[in-house]
Amino acid sequence: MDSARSWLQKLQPRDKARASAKKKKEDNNGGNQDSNAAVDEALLSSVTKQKVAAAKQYIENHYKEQMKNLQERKERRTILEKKLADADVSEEDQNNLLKFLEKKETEYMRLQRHKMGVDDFELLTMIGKGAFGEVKVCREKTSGHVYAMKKLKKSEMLRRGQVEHVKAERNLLAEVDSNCIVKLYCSFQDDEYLYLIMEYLPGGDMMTLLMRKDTLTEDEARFYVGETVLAIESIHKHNYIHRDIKPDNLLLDRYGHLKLSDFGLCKPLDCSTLEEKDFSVGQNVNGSTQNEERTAPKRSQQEQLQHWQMNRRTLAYSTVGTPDYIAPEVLLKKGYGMECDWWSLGAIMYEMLVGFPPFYSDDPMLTCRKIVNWKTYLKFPEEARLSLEAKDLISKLLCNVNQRLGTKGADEIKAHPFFKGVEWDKLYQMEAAFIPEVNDELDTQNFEKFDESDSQTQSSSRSGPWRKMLSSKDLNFVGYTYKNFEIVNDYQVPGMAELKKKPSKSKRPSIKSLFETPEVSDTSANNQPAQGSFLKLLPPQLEVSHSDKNLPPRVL
Ligand SMILES: Nc1ncnc2c1ncn2[C@@H]1O[C@H](COP(=O)(O)OP(=O)(O)OP(=O)(O)O)[C@@H](O)[C@H]1O
Repeated sequence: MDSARSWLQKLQPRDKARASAKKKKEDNNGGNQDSNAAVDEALLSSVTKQKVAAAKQYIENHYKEQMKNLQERKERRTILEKKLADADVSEEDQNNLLKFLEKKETEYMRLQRHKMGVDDFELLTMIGKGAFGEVKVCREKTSGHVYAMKKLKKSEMLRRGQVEHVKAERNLLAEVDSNCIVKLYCSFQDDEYLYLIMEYLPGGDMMTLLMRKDTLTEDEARFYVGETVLAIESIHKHNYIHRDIKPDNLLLDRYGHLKLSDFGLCKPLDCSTLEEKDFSVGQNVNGSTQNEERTAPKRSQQEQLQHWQMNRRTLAYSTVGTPDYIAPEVLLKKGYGMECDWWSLGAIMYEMLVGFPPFYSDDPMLTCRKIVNWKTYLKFPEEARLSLEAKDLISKLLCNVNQRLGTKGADEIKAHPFFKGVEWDKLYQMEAAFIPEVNDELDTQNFEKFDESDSQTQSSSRSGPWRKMLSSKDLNFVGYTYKNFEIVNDYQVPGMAELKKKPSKSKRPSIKSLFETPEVSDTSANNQPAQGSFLKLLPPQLEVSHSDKNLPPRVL
């Protein structure tokens, strides 16, 4: 059953190595030690073990973070000292500036300790709904910045055994810094929910785009499939497998460029009864698929497309989800690797050019059957006039793992004739195939309208055995909380890169010019330098909001 879920798996080579070392040690010891270990083992209840593991993780994270902060703080001071040396500043002013930096450092540390919570945000329009939660546009109250907030029910995570996967999602988003992946600003939790605060991508998702356009031209598809290749490549480089890449998870930014999202959650689909041999090529099919094949009227491409579109959203928001893009080896629990994401790419490309996914059926279980028996069911409708290159690429993605393009890396796919002429390193700088209409930062016109009264009710998570296991200090979710200071600052202080450049000797700024900025009030009455272009000397993390000089740096 697990294998049919849209889980993201982090490969853990180090853990594997540790496990095998442990096993070796155990093998060598034997005898008494074994029985002692067994007694020890029995004495430690699983709850205790869980607590120990959680505490260990907490302490490790804490000290790692402390060391990193200390190092960064030192670096900031060195940078400022260098800048001051270049800026022709008197010794007294230098001392004042350094004192000011220390004060900002203290504020920064206080802010790092600040626990983010849902109350820090004003919740606005709902833009997405999934099996485990919902996504809303929100505004951070202190800074006014707009983000997307994904809210996931802890009880649901526990009930469906998704704790590890939701952590994997958090880890991936925090770890992979790529313009093909949706950016995570912070994550936090309360008694009932986990929250991810992400960049808001106002261009909508690929599912909505495909529903609006029916099909794409090959040029349009080339652009989106190309960007998806880069996105998949970037997660694979970090040893992550997505397993559930589908149009709903391909989001479009303001300029129409694509970013991958939704790592780690899955919708359970019981495929334990699936067997490849049921429907092998040339044999008569049995069971319900045979019935479907016999009874279902043969649909034209247009009819199939209408049918698909009618069911699409219902499937997306259902607790079962759509299995249309999941690779056969994942469904069959055969063990799988990164290639499964390239299969999903093939299914998405097929849908872009044909209008519906290759193994579509009204019943998700039948779709699974068709997927595992893809040799029988993969067909291109005659009406869909695909180029030979497009058909060839799709066929080389929707095939056995051994033959699948991408098995030896993304370069195999990039080199396929369908992508002839694509300048891969310029793709994200090109004009997108469609530029979404976005009128302001809160515009949600590219998303489906949701009935806000559908918003998550709290009843189910408040009752039942899972409820007892929940608290904001829940061991299951230790380590979930996260703040991405660097991203936040990049986002909030556009142009910092230029400001960080060392001024040339001939154009040394005077101390006066460092403090000049009309919109900021002079605080020199408090014996502190006025906040003006002086702030440009401060490292970005310590930038202060211009709107309120008493505010600590604007971070999430
Ligand atoms: N950062 C974002 N910016 C804009 N829209 C988003 C963002 N994240 C999610 N969405 C919207 O919300 C929808 C659901 O998001 P997502 O797939 O992450 O939720 P989920 O609960 O994990 O869903 P699933 O049931 O597919 O696992 C997306 O298809 C997209 O339309």
